[in-house]
Amino acid sequence: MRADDEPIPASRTFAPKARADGERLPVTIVTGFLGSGKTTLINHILTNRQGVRAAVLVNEVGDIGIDGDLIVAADGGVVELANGCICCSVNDDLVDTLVGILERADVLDHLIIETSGVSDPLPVALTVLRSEFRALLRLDTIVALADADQFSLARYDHEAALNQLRYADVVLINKCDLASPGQADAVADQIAELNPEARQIRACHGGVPLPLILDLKAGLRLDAVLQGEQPREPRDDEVHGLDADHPHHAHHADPFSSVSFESVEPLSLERFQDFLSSGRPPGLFRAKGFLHFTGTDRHYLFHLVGARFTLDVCEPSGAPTSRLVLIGRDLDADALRRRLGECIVRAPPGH
Ligand SMILES: Nc1nc2c(ncn2[C@@H]2O[C@H](COP(=O)(O)OP(=O)(O)OP(=O)(O)O)[C@@H](O)[C@H]2O)c(=O)[nH]1
Repeated sequence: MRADDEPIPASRTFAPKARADGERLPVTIVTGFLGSGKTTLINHILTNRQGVRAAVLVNEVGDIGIDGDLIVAADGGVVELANGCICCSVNDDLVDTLVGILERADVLDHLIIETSGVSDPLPVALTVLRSEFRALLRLDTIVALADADQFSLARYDHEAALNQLRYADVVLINKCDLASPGQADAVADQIAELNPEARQIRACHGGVPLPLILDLKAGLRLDAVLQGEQPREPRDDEVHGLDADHPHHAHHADPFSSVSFESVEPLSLERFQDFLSSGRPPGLFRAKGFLHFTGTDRHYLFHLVGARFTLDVCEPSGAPTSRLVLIGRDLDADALRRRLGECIVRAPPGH
């Protein structure tokens, strides 16, 4: 870990560009549990931003980037931070990425950071507040999403997931189209207990008026958390991560892991449906990716969140292949890959 007062290494020449208005670049952290609608909200922001040039930094679980292909064009570009857990890479990858973004801060109006669904936003916020960035970045707001349909404190029995709600300035209770008003009220009450100061907004598909989430100059919760401390390096107990395959994460004893699956050969839609109805391990909570089936040139975008899934035709991004990231508790990676491998329709030898 790099200590907070340790300067950016000399090997990395740091030449931030001043912004025309002389103001610091505002940063919005978008956090929330797996599948709660973070990417959907960011697409809503980018589509409705009215001339605001935003850069988006996305951190994802797993070693295949999917979100980069799901985020609509951002003027300021989309930067993906590979593999899972900003909190572990916070000291190097995130700092380096922020340095790169600041080098083009003169053409940016806003920076949006999407944490992964199991990352703690606190180490990310502390990194934005580091002394080297203090004159350049302004932590504006931490927005957390909660899925009104799937929210469950039992599922959130995960320190990082709880911290997403605890440190939020604004909580978006999303997917209200899938939940009854009573269900949404119950979610709202539980969140109010965790974080009585956060403003709550109910939404469908992240569709909120942007002035309610951008440029609030909030950062309120974090001030309370820091209680006057200087921004500092995150402690080990604030670091929670993901991905059993990832060596950083062994010490976190995190029950979540991710499994990636890729195939250039097409899948059988029927076998994939069988997998969904009877072959899916109980701990699997989230899956997303692109799928290609036999007998069609179409590409499909697949999302699974809890018990719900969607399979929609989408614009092809490159050659038709299947790539999927699956995330859950106590997943048996080999068994899951084998099960998905059985969905592949292999070309006969010689073809
Ligand atoms: N019905 C409904 N679906 C939604 C809503 N918001 C998002 N979704 C769907 O929920 C799924 C997950 O949404 P994402 O925006 O990818 O969620 P995310 O939080 O970025 O997911 P991860 O980054 O994987 O944790 C997608 O299929 C979305 O289309 C909503 O308000 N209503």
